[in-house]
Amino acid sequence: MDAFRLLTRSTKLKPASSASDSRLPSTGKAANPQLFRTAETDKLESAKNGKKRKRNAAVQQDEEDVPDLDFFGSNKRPAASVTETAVATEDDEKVSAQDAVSEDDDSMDEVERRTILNSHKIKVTDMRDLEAIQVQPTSTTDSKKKKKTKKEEAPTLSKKEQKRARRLFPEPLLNFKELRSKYKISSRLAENVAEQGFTVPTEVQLGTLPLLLGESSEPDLLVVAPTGSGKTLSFLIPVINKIVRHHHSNPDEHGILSLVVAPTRELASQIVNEGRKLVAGTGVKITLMRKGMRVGDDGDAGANVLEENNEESSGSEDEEAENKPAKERANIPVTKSDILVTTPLMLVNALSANRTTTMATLPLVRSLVMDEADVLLDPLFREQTLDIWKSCSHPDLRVGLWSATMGSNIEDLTKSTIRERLEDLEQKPSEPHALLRLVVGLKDSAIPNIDHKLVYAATEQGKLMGLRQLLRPAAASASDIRLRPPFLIFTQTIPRAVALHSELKYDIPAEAGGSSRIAVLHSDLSDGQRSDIMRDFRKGEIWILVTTDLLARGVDFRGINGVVNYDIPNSAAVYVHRVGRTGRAGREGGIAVTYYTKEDIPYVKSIANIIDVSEKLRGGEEGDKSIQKWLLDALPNLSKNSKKDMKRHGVKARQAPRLTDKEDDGKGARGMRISTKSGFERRMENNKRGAIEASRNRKAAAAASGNVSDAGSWGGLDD
Ligand SMILES: Nc1ncnc2c1ncn2[C@@H]1O[C@H](COP(=O)(O)OP(=O)(O)OP(=O)(O)O)[C@@H](O)[C@H]1O
Repeated sequence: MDAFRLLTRSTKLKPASSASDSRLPSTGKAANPQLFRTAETDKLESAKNGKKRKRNAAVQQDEEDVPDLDFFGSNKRPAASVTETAVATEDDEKVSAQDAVSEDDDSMDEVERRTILNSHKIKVTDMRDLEAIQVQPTSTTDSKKKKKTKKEEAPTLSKKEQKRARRLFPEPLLNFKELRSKYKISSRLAENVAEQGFTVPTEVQLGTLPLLLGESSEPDLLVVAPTGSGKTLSFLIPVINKIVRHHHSNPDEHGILSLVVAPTRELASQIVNEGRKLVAGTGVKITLMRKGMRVGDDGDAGANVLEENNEESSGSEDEEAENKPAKERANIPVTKSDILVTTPLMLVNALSANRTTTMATLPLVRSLVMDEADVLLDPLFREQTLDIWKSCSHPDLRVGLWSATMGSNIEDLTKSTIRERLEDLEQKPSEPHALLRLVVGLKDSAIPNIDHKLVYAATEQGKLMGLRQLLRPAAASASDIRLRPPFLIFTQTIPRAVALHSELKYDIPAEAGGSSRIAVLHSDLSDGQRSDIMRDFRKGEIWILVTTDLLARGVDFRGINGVVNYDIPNSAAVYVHRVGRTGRAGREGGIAVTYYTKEDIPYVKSIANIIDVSEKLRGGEEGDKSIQKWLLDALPNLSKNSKKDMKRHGVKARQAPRLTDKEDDGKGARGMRISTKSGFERRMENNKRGAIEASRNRKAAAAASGNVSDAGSWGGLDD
């Protein structure tokens, strides 16, 4: 079934060229998941890997048997093609100095490590004070360098020298086999990773896994890496491996050993599902925190346990168990889980009996992972997140902060919290460790493998018309944007998402599935409704999902073809995350459409800048750019205060609660109403509604006074 053809209601539509089709994220043909690489490093890595990658053969195989509607099909086959810059020709290979590298030689000197890390745009920095760096070497790979830096030099170092002193070039992970052969992870865990069909590590995996699995003391880690670049796997593998080791060395100590905190229930649930695939057969249990779950002391040497109602590796979706009636859940025996995945509020409530007691501690937790750390440490969640951090009282706790965006204030907060925590600890850590920062690509930038369209729609009506053109592009020759389902549409508020959904739901032709193909998802829905919609969207039954920023972060729908910012995002960071729902794992062909109106003009520059940087990262001709210099120059800059205000509240005019036709009292927010109906049509409808209401009231009054014998037979007003 061609979803696009059905949506266009056209049989005459020219078939899209196979070239553009083959680039769609929904076709499941992931290119090499790496975003940055050069031919030179490709050769070096191939030599180090001991074999050349057979990319072309794998790509050819990928092109066969692509099902029409397999939007989110799992990517079992290893991604094997690479970006154009990476395609090394035979000639290149002949002249490469790296060919001299023996296939058996898997050690790397610093030049090789630098070459590989630089070409993948990976930058590792020691975040500690210079004195601390000089006193405590953290990595064997950098010990030579550290020895050279004398302690007494610290005060005289220039800024540049300090930067250089902090810079690290750790050994990169070249392939997933090294996880077992070099880093000695649990064999079962290695098999589980292999089963997912991943062979080429993404940049963030290439950089972080050796740091977290290596022999040097495990660092605290701050990671900024692009959306969809596989951060989940990067933090789950080390966490699971650490627990497997712990089980071996401390067979009697059970309880929550690792905490993963994520800002939304959807993301937490997804992490658990990813985790379940990795823990199968390892003896490690991973659990999603749910309302009413007990996290407390079981009287067993201070161990923390929680009510656990799922088998360690049962099913990929946990919603069923989660939605069991309370009575049934009360009968579930209390068991122990090793990894707890939670949203901040849910855990804080569990640890403090809904804020009625002081926070209980989690004394066994050795790893605290904060996914989307910048939002977890943003004022909205900060207090809860810091409370959780402080409740992890083990002296050897390690923290990992992961996101695609990270302000410098988050780095400062991390440093100060680590310092304060160390000062407060009764028992000192068993060994010193570093705080490292790893950045992939340019900090706070959007992924370079998607097309950005910034569209001026002048008014709210203009946006709606533009969106309808996307749904029925055959009707609009003017639009050069062809967005195929599945895609996400983001609005600023829940009422706007609801209103937009009701406006669009009859736009899908019945032969394409009608209104069931479009849904709205927001936090006012029940947990069960949210899970159902997520499931149906993943299965490809829902094609278009209207939502709020609830789904802006972390959520991984592999085959999403595009993202529509119906309302502009509140900040540049939100833009990066929203558009990052497409182009996952290096998939090409995703589109991000952002509409803006007259009211939005003051806020557009930061988004235009993000697009500009992303297009620069991608390379290509100046003329191909969607953001021209004149536009960047013409757009106004926003003051710091206005930025803050926008981040908190969004575009003011869109905050008005009355946005649907039904609720509209005719005052205010007119320009922001989501509707294609004219004022006259709306007045007529209101009059009609009023007449029906009045007639009903008359009828009810008459029935009450016994004057109407056939109250049920009246047919209402004629149309
Ligand atoms: N090495 C790999 N090769 C191919 N695909 C991979 C690889 N690692 C992870 N993936 C896939 O990439 C997708 C994105 O991964 P993930 O959700 O972890 O991204 P992320 O970096 O956390 O993104 P976000 O910042 O949006 O949260 C997932 O579907 C995952 O299965």
